[in-house]
Formats: sequence, structure tokens, C-alpha cells
Amino acid sequence: MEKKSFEILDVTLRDGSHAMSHAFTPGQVRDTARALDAAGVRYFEVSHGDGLGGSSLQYGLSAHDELELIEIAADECKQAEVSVLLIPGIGVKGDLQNAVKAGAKMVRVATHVTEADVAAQHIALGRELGLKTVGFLMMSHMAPTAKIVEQAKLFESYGAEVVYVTDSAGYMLPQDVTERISALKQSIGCDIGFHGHNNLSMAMANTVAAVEAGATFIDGSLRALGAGSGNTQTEVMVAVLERLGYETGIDLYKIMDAANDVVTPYMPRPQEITGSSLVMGYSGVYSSFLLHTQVAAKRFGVDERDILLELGRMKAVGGQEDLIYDVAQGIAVRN
Ligand SMILES: C[C@H](O)CC(=O)C(=O)O
Ligand SMILES: [Mn+2]
Repeated sequence: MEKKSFEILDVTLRDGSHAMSHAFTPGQVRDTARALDAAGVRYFEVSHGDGLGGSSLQYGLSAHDELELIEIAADECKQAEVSVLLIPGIGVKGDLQNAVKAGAKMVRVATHVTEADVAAQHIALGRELGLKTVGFLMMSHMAPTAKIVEQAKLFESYGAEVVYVTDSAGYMLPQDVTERISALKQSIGCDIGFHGHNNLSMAMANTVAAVEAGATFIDGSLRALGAGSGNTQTEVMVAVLERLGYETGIDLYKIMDAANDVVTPYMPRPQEITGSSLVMGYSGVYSSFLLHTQVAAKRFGVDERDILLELGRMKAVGGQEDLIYDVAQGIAVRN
């Protein structure tokens, strides 16, 4: 069996927060963290879906204090380490310092794919605090490969130890992933990661393409719990990678039990590719817009897909959640 050459990072307790309307309970976090740790997952992420400080009217209020959730998760870790996501401006330096006090050992500083330069201070702080520090390029489908290389070099120059290509919209096809990861492999010296969404049913194929092109960090979530149609499904990824000859270091039965016995009972709905999430993948819309779009469509009596197609045409990016309501209202007026 080929030696493990990558880390699987589970995002159930962060990307899944979008699908849970940011309402994870302390008990759900404790049980999920315990199960991930027992299965051998080395890193898993805990935060509001939009990262530290995300609890707000714009992004959705958290039902429970995220620092408390991070602490609960960290207390369950015998070998795993808790990661937090931070989008500069939504999360501030004090949020990261507090997360470290609560037990976080890794930070992923996320920016829109063309805006890596806003992350310099947060990446430097991550290193100062002794965290494993990662740069996370969201909506990577929106930039050509040369731009991604340029932005990844910025992250690396600020001190990032891993740079992620993030398919936030679930828009990419395997060849898009191969092209981007291969270009990064030739241009930067730090580790490379991939985070996928399943809106076009491509998350697993894209993840395999990423590993084969040289990614050394790959994300998944249990039962695919995440924004839009969810993420690459962690327990399936373990099985697929083992079938491909990799040693993942994760116990397949234990990770399946974590998914089916711990996560499934609290999922608000099955993680499916619906008409709306399919349109997100097709037109390149940020996956975390899904539930906001459903609320806006109901409020203005319009078709969710029309809102999403328009947002795709407008090239809306994360942080523009209020635009969803403007677009829905505009469609209602035109109808
Ligand atoms: C804040 C986003 O939900 C980060 C992420 O997981 C993505 O862009 O995808
Ligand atoms: Mn995501």
C-alpha cells in the first residue's frame, strides 16, 4: 500500500454549519468531534460557516457561542487538532487569539480568489501564535490559473504553510482542478490543498484529481454535510483513496459510524443535489448562498433558480449575501 502522502481535513463542523443554519448544539459538536478523533482524522474544523465572527444578520446568527463549541471540540481531541476558518474583516485578530485560547491549533485564512493581499496580517498572526497556518482561495473557478499562482505566491510569502484551491461553487471539473493544482505544484514550495463542493456531482472526482496532481491536504465532510450540495463525503473519500492504493490513516468502519450514527440523526435534510444547488454548480454561485436564496425566493414569490442564475451572471462573491434579496426583489418586480 502506498504510504499516506496527504491529510484529510474534515469540515463537517464548519461547512456543515451552513446546512445547519449555524445552529450546531454543544452535544452535536462533542459527539462529532469525539467520533472524528477516534476514527483517526488528524484535523477537523469548527467555526460558524462563514468563519470566526460570522455570526451576524448578514451571514446568519449562531445559536451557540462558537468559542464554546471550539473548546468542547478541542477537549475531545486525543490526537486530532481543531482548525478554525477566518475571513479577514468578518473575523478579526482578537477572534483568532480567543480561538487559540479555546484550543484551536490551525487557522485557515480565507479570501476571495483575487484578494489574497488582505490576508497578510492574519497569516502572520497565525504563525506568531504557533498555529498551522493556511491560505484558502475561495471561488477559485473565477480566476485563471496564472492568477491563482500569483495569489498563492502572495499567501506563501506571508507565511502560509498550505495554500488551498477552493471550489466554493462546486463549478469545477476534474481538468480544471488538475490544471490549477499542477501549476501550483510547479510554482510554490508549500503544501497544496483542495476543498470541493458537490453541486455538479464532481466533488469526489475533483478530489481524486487534486491528489493525483499533488495536493497534500484534502477536505471532506461526513455525509457531505456542507453548503449547497455539500462537500466531498469524508467516509466515501477514505474508501475511494484506499481503493486507489493510498493509506489514509483513517479507520473506515469508525469514520462510517461517525457519519451514519452521529451526523445523520441531526441532519436537517438529506444532502442532495437539488434543482437549486445544481444551478449553483452550473452557473458558478457561492454554495453558502443556498439557504439565503431559499428564504428570498419565498419572501418575494420567485423561482430560486432565477435568482441563482442572475447571481451567477453578476459574478456575485461571498460577502454579498444582501444582493440575493435585491435580485429576488428585482425579479418579482419584473414578473
Ligand atoms: C466561508 C465559506 O463557506 C468557505 C468555504 O468553505 C468555501 O468557500 O467553500
Ligand atoms: Mn466550502
